[in-house]
Amino acid sequence: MNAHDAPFDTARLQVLADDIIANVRELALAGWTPATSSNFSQRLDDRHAAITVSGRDKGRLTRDDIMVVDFDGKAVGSDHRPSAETLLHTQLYRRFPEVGCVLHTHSHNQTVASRLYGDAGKVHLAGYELLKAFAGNQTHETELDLPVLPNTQDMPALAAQVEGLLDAGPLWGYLIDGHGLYAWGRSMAEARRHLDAFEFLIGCELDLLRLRR
Ligand SMILES: CSCCC(=O)C(=O)COP(=O)(O)O
Ligand SMILES: [Zn+2]
Repeated sequence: MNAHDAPFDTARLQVLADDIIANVRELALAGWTPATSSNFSQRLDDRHAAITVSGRDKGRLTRDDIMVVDFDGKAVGSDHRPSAETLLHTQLYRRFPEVGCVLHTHSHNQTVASRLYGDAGKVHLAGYELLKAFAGNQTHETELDLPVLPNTQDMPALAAQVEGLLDAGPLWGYLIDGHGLYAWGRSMAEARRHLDAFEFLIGCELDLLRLRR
């Protein structure tokens, strides 16, 4: 598809793709995207998102590894297969016009915590100065529950569970049991801040559990 035929802004796609590539390289270097896991997207416009192609090594992304989907998760102008978890991205863009970026990683801490707290269904985060990192939180006295959903390969079923969480109140992320973390924000910078904050706070909770044993 050439730029004239495309139903989206191809120049903006390249800018977003380069932004995803640069940010994901850092996340991969941190060890948060093992074995081709994880997926990443940014809102392109009010009907389309730029998202990683399924199965690619996320530490070595090039422009060919970023494609366009509509908010039903269907590929637009590409023969590549979008991320297997595309629906978990597009449901956020469809529902929240302010969401600009969705990041999904499989760090060691995220995966261990999702297993430890899967039965409880949440990780309770309280008493941390870093809770101020979440948009809308003015004070460290804020408490936050990071939900943990059961894992399934049935993406529409998983997306339906997420809808239930979103109905319950404001949220910037959730864990999936034995799988990893989803975090999002209005921009790449905000989504990165939320992702980093969740990773740091989850790591603190895991260390406290070990030290208190
Ligand atoms: C090898 S990881 C299993 C799939 C997964 O959880 C993931 O995040 C990557 O899937 P994608 O289709 O986006 O590459
Ligand atoms: Zn995953």
